[in-house]
Amino acid sequence: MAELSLVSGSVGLITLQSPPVNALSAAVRRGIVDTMQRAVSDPKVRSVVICGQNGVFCGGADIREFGSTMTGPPLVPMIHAIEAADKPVVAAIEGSALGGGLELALGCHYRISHAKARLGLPEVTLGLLPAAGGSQRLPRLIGVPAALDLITTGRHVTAAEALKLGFVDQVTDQNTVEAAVQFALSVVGQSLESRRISSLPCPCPVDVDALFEGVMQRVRQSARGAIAPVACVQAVRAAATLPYAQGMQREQELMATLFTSGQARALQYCFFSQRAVSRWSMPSGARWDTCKPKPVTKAAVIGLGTMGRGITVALAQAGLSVVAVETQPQQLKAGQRAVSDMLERAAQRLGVPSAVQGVRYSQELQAVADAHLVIEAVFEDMALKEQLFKQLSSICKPDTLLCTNTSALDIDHLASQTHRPQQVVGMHFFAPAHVMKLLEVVYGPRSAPQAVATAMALGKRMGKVSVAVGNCRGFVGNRMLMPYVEEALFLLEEGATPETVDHALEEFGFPMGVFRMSDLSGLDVGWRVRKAAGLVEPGKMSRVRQGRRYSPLGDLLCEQGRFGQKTGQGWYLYETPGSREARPDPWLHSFLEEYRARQGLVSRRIDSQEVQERCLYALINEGFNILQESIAAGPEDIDMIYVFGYGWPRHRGGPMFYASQVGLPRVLQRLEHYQQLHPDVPHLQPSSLLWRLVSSGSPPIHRWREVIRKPHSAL
Ligand SMILES: CCCCCCCCCCCCCC(=O)CC(=O)SCCNC(=O)CCNC(=O)[C@H](O)C(C)(C)COP(=O)(O)OP(=O)(O)OC[C@H]1O[C@@H](n2cnc3c(N)ncnc32)[C@H](O)[C@@H]1OP(=O)(O)O
Ligand SMILES: NC(=O)C1=CN([C@@H]2O[C@H](COP(=O)(O)OP(=O)(O)OC[C@H]3O[C@@H](n4cnc5c(N)ncnc54)[C@H](O)[C@@H]3O)[C@@H](O)[C@H]2O)C=CC1
Repeated sequence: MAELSLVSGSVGLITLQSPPVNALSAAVRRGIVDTMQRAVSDPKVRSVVICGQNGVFCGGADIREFGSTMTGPPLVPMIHAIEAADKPVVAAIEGSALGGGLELALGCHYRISHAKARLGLPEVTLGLLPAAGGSQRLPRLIGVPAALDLITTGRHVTAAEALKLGFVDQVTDQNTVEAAVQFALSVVGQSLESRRISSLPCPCPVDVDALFEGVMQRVRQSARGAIAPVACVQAVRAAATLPYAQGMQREQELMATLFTSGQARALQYCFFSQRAVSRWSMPSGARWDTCKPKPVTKAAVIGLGTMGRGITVALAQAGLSVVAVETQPQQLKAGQRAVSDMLERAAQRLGVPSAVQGVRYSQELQAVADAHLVIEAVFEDMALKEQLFKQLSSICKPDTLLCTNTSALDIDHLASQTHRPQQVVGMHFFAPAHVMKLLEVVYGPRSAPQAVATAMALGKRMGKVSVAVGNCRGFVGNRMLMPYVEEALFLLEEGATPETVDHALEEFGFPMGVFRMSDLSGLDVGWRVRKAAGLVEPGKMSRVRQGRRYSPLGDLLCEQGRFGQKTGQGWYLYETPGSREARPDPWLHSFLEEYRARQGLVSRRIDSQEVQERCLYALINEGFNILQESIAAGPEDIDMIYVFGYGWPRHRGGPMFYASQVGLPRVLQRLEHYQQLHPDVPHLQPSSLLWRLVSSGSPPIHRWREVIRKPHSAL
């Protein structure tokens, strides 16, 4: 909806009204068309201001409408009519002007912005391009290089940057609508010719072909298979090389391809899922809207290693006062230096005061006594953590929340070491903890809903995408990773190389294949976990352990001291320990050949399809088991964990969304196929939930929960 009122005697004020972000729904577009027509034809109105209610100009097209047949007036002619008006039209931008919202503002003759507003064309992040003239108007206004940057990245800019780039005319820290009304009064009668952006020539660099070739190469490289950034470059190229009307036609053609693509659907699913996971629920029925988090201002971190340092930085940057406890004096010193450096650098980058003063350091556990919340990040060793939780239980105040950053250990067992099992939850961060957006909040059977609410709220304060999950070995993310990694090892046994496996996974869109990733994290990490699980038999080559197929390849590498990047050798070779460029290692290839010969394994050619199907479908299958067991409340939770924590390509929506796009019958059929070939691999046995979904007619992903909840006997 949009409302027209007359202010200051002669200004027609059009207010967009569609909470929460005044998205351009069919009703809003109808309202704009109607109010503009009235304003233009009303002789009392001499100029027009467009603003949004509740301090938000406009969050763009209504993304929810993209899934159904679009009705109502289309955006492009609506914006053209505004631009063509013979009375000055001023956009009063508060809060956000994003996507179609900014395109609407670009159709106005002037733009006045509040200093705190954010502006941008984020369509690319939704698998689209600015197809309401944005890709044609912005380059005409601010030049090709700046427009390419904004349109291909989708980044939001501040009003100050928008002013500098030239797409707002004035920035105010006062009442924006009043400033815009005054401005509108002042420009009555002035010529509007030069204010109609579509009529301006596009300022073009001399060697336009070279510019676009360079940009296209860079964009293709960083897009990891996403098609929208490429289409965005093509659309801006049209602005630079074609007359406006032809450029608009090209914009529409490109948009038509993107609009119906699976990638756009995946990215829009991610947009809503990212928001949906904050509305958590537990199998007990406890929910986000019935539990109030406890206030937390003082936090403690125990262990200043890789994870403890990042967690300390994230907490301090969120404004908490933090005490960091580390028993090893050397580690304490190194940790303190690393934390201070990270905080100083971030403060410089963001132009804000440093949070260094907010952190205290100690070697004594007693220092955590007055914290509201403690996060333990010591070695992954159950005996050590048990001991620590016993101590914390007696040192901390009774209502202090005790959290662990364990990657896979039993939260409930740790809780049982304390006098307050209801106050124990997992807060599983991802390395580097101050950078990675994901936080798994793990509740055990005795965790209080309020403890979960508090950890989720703290995650939000730290800027994380927090997902609440149940307690099991590896929780959601690491549990699903196990079959993925195991399949990759089996593929090596059968004839693949780390290079062929990684290539197939990188082709799928992961930033790094599984072997490059393992080299980066350190092969010793998984080795320690397998030792603790009683799976490692030093020097032995047996390929069946604990009653199922096992590959000792990773253990054999570790026995040789090959721990990955840190030792300069792992699945790949590195120039020096610590260097990052992975090179194929002839030693490893001979080692694999020798291994296969000793095991009597016949090497065969393995193609990308098999790599992708076996690694990814095994991982997805575990996801179905997780849903079946209610460890994750819904497929969106799993998908956001994989997108934000494990580099799953966002334009593929996450593993469960990907399965829905491939088609559940197809995933089931391929798992059955591989299971027949490898009957000793339990993780290839299709999950009973996958069976149930397929026999329920493979409903769309937003209806899976209905099948999950249905008792088996009802099918
Ligand atoms: C055969 C085919 C022919 C094809 C031809 C195709 C023709 C189609 C023509 C269409 C041309 C359209 C071109 C165009 O205009 C494209 C766009 O505009 S796409 C949208 C671009 N906008 C964005 O990406 C902005 C998205 N929103 C945000 O970034 C944030 O929400 C915002 C910064 C605005 C506010 O942040 P915050 O205060 O933190 O609130 P939330 O993010 O939590 O949001 C609150 C609530 O609002 C929902 N929401 C936000 N934006 C939108 C939106 N644009 N549409 C719908 N809903 C939106 C959000 O989901 C939250 O609700 P939940 O219920 O929690 O999910
Ligand atoms: N490294 C990673 O990528 C991730 C690790 N994790 C988990 O985080 C935890 C920590 O892992 P990292 O930081 O990698 O280990 P790390 O080895 O880098 O650091 C552990 C630190 O804890 C200190 N420490 C040990 N006992 C202590 C005690 N009683 N009191 C205080 N400090 C003590 C050690 O001196 C060391 O500095 C583990 O549970 C791990 O599984 C979770 C997510 C990712």
